[in-house]
Amino acid sequence: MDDLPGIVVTGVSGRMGQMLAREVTASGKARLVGALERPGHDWVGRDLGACMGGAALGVTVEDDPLPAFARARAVIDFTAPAATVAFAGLAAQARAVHVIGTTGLAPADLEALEAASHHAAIIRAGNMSLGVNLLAGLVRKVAAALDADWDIEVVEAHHRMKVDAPSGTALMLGEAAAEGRGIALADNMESGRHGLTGARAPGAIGFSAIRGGDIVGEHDVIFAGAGERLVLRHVATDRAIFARGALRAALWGMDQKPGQYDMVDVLGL
Ligand SMILES: NC(=O)C1=CN([C@@H]2O[C@H](COP(=O)(O)OP(=O)(O)OC[C@H]3O[C@@H](n4cnc5c(N)ncnc54)[C@H](O)[C@@H]3O)[C@@H](O)[C@H]2O)C=CC1
Ligand SMILES: O=C(O)C1=N[C@H](C(=O)O)C[C@H](O)C1
Repeated sequence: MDDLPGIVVTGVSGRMGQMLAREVTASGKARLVGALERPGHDWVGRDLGACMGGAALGVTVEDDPLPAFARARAVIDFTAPAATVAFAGLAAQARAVHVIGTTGLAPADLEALEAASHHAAIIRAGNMSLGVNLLAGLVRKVAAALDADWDIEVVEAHHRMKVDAPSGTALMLGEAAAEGRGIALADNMESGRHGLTGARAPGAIGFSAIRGGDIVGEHDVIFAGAGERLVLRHVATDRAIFARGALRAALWGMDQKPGQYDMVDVLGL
């Protein structure tokens, strides 16, 4: 057991943090050697298993990242942009693989990740599930096969607590569509329509977001043509799919050189 590679989970009290802690602990492929929460959180200083309502795990929740990262081969991080940028610098310092699921990162955040990736492997994806990464490949192919008379719309739905929009997955799918069509997403994105918007810009890729209840994550990519419509859909019903992908990425990353990677690299798609 002691020879299994050590993994630290950040944001461990969160929806994904708890799922990840369970996935790593149950995997038989890695050991949970650290569990982090933000300073002031009431789980800090307590046993993680007890905090999650189960048996003690012998892992105390901490709020100081660097000593935890120093004991780990990989850090799995589904938190928030500011925390993720800080963790990237510290994971690089500890030469630990940094698996990033956090979405809503701004361009300046991405620059900070690029700098950190010169020292350690970073694996980042807006969605770590097998299904969504396969879907992105299909979207790229369909967009390449259809001309710009087919309007592309990405519609996503998530739980009421989600703080960013469009979702990381929606942006991934939009990027795949733009790549397939040979255009830049940044120059063709239409989102947040409201009021007297005017007609849809020709060739635009549209984004709409639904927020409500406990929806885990649903994504439709609609290709709307004259007289017909093609809809490619992914529905997540269990966050375990993201945790499974993240653990796979962490284990894969341990054999990689410093640099930036995504789930297409991990899954060999
Ligand atoms: N890439 C993927 O496959 C997926 C990505 N996500 C993304 O993961 C992120 C987290 O999602 P949820 O777990 O639903 O959110 P959540 O709000 O339930 O959990 C986030 C956790 O991070 C903690 N945190 C924030 N700052 C911290 C810091 N400085 N140090 C330690 N902990 C800190 C919070 O206290 C909280 O417990 C979001 O950006 C979400 O979009 C979620 C699911 C799948
Ligand atoms: O916040 C979530 O919950 C999710 N976030 C990711 C995203 O922004 O796409 C992945 C998944 O859809 C769940």
